[in-house]
Amino acid sequence: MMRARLARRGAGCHEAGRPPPDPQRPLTPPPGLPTRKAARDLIAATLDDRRPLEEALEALPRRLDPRDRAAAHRIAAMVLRRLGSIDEVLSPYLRKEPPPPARHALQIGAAELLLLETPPHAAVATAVALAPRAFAGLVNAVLRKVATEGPAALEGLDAPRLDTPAWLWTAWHAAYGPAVRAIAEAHRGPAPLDLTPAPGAEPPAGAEVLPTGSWRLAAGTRVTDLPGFAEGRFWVQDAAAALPALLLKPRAGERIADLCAAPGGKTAQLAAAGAEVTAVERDAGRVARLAENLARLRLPATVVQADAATWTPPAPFDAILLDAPCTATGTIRRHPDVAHTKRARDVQGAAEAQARLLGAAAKMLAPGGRLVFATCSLQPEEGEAHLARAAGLGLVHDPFTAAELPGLPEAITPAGCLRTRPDFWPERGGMDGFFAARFRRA
Ligand SMILES: C[S@@+](CC[C@H](N)C(=O)[O-])C[C@H]1O[C@@H](n2cnc3c(N)ncnc32)[C@H](O)[C@@H]1O
Repeated sequence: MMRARLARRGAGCHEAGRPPPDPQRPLTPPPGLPTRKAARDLIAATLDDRRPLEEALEALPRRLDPRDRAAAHRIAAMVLRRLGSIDEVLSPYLRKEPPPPARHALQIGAAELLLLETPPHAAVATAVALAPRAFAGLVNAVLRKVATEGPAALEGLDAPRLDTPAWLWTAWHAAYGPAVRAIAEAHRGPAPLDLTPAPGAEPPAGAEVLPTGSWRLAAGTRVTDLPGFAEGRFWVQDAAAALPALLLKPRAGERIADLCAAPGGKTAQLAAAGAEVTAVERDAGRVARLAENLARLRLPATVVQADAATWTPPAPFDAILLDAPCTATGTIRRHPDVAHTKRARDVQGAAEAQARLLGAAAKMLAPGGRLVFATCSLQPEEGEAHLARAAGLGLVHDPFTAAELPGLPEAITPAGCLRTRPDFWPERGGMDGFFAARFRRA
């Protein structure tokens, strides 16, 4: 949020709420306005309504040109990624907090001027046209100032700190010490496209084959354009997200449950290893997506729509993968909205739901069976804290060793858990933050 304060350099700015004498709005809308309107809707959904960006993208009008949709997504993602810095640059020019529609027009304009290399006249004209009429003059005056003074102001900021919500910075500092800064740095750019290959598939041209077996392509690569997509030769999954299924060590013919399964990245890994997989997912829409993905990949699995916390399987499983729902704070580089839609109080609620699911999973396991519990959160309450709880459920911790994870020894903690962070593999483009631990049923 921008802080309301007296303008230090606010010459020429009108007070918010008072109609400006000359709104400077062109009679015909400037080109590119539909893109900015869509970007504003995405930002408003995320910041004002706390809705996930992906959900907001799906809610954009169907008639919107795909190029406008993609450009709106790019603008909104940049605003969300760099929100603290953008608000800090804007704040000296604002005597008081403008209402959300004007604030979002300013944020979009500033992001375009400072971070997206939009020509200044286009950035200012579209932001002015986007703003409510009463704020057009303010937006015009502020963005003209930002165009000239903003680059130097941006340069002097502590961007990693400003662009990380305070509660996350504090929690990550407590958990990871000075590495909090590297984690925040890793969130500043878009993430590469990571793929998990089907057995025997050949990587597409330009892909880097990572030591853990995933393929990595440049950020912005469209997966549907890659040869082999329609034939199901690979699926999209962050390199870190591919590790829990790898560490479960699925074997052909084993009965394995994938609890909380959609969209199915890990179900596919288990099925590709030849296991007899039962994929349990609660959400009907996500069950459909899971089924679609398995159909494209031509991989078999029994899909069950159920609440995994209460579902009773027909027989115990040899192994279980529980990729539990979480605050997803490990995925901020791919989903910058998470930094703004989640709150500190969400962590405890998520940890409690995970504990219920872990208790249910323990009961579904055959004696001696294996269980990998995973979350894509950087919060220890949703990771390491579950170790003590598992002991009370008849689960014996089975530590991972560095030898199980080629090229990534830094991801194995002294206690033998998996803990990946966005700042790992910095020269390769990082990875999502994940936690995983393996257990055996006593
Ligand atoms: C982190 S995502 C799983 C990602 C998935 N394992 C993959 O690799 O593609 C969590 C999923 O759990 C589902 N979910 C949440 N609570 C659940 C529950 N109690 N029972 C079953 N599924 C649940 C959500 O709908 C969501 O699809």
